[in-house]
Amino acid sequence: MLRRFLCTSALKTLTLLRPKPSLNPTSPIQIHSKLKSLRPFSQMADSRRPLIPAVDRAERLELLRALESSLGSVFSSEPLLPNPSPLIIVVSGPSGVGKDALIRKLTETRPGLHFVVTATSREMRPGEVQGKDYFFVSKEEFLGMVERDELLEYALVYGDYKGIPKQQIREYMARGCDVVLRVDIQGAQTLRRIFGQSAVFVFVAAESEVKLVERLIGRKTESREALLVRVATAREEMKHVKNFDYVVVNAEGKLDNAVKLVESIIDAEKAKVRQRNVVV
Ligand SMILES: Nc1ncnc2c1ncn2[C@@H]1O[C@H](COP(=O)(O)OP(=O)(O)OP(=O)(O)O)[C@@H](O)[C@H]1O
Repeated sequence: MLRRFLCTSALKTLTLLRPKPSLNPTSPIQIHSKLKSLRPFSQMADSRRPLIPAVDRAERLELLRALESSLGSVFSSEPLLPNPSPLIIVVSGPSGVGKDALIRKLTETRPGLHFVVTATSREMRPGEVQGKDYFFVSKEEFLGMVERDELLEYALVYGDYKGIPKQQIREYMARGCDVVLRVDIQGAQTLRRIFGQSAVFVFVAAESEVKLVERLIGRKTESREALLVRVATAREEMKHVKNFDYVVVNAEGKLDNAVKLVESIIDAEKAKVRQRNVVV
C-alpha cells in the first residue's frame, strides 16, 4: 500500500514536472524512462516493477466521491487537530551562562516567539537597548509596579530588582505566540510555584565551572567582588537543575547548538498529545 502511494506520488511529481507538451504523460514507456532517470542508483533495480498508471484528477475526484458515498459522509477539510497551545518557556541558569545571548539568537531564528522583556532597576550595560533587553526603571518606578500588582514575579538579584510584567505575557499569548521568560534561579522557583507543570522550564548550564567563570570575566561587567558573589552563587544554583524539565549546555563557541536544542524542545512540546495549558 505504502509502495503504491510512493509510486503514485512519484508519478504525480512527474506529471507536474512534465517537460514537453508533446509528450504523452500516460505513455507507460515514457513514464518508465523518466522515472528511471529520477531514481537514485540504489533503486535502479526496482525499475522492473510494474507501474501503476497515473490516476488523473477527474478519476481521483470520482474515487473520492465514491468513498464518501460508501462511508455516508463527506470528507472534511478542517484540521484534524487543534493548533498547539501557546507555550511559556522559562529560561534560567547561573549568571554569565549565556541566557541573554541564547534568547537573543532564539528569537531571531524563531519569529513566532516573543521574549518577555523584564523590568529591572539595574544600570544599563553597554550595548543594551531600553525596551529590548530590559525595561530599565528606577527603584521607585519598580516598586510602583509591584504595588499596582503589574508583575508576575519579582526579586532582588545582586542588589537590583527584576520582575516580569504580566500584561506583556497576556497580550502575546492571546495572539497565539509562545513566550520566553528569562529569570534567575530564585525567579524560576517562584514561577514553578505559580505555573506548576503548565510552563516549560529550561536550565542553561556551562560545560564546566572554569568556562563559566571565564565567560563572566570576559563580559567585563562585574567588579572582582561582584564576580566572587556570582561564581559562589553559581555553585549553589547548579543544585537546582533537578527542578527543571530540560537542561541545555551552552558550551564555549557552541551557542548555535544550544539554540537548536531549545528549538527542538519547543518543537517536541508542541507535538505533545497532552499539551500544557497555562493561564496568566
Ligand atoms: N556559547 C558561548 N560561547 C562563548 N561565549 C558565550 C557563549 N554564550 C554566551 N557567551 C558570552 O558570555 C557572556 C555572558 O553571557 P550572557 O550575558 O548572555 O549571560 P547571562 O546568563 O544572561 O548573564 P546574567 O544572568 O548575568 O545576565 C557574554 O559576553 C556572552 O556574549
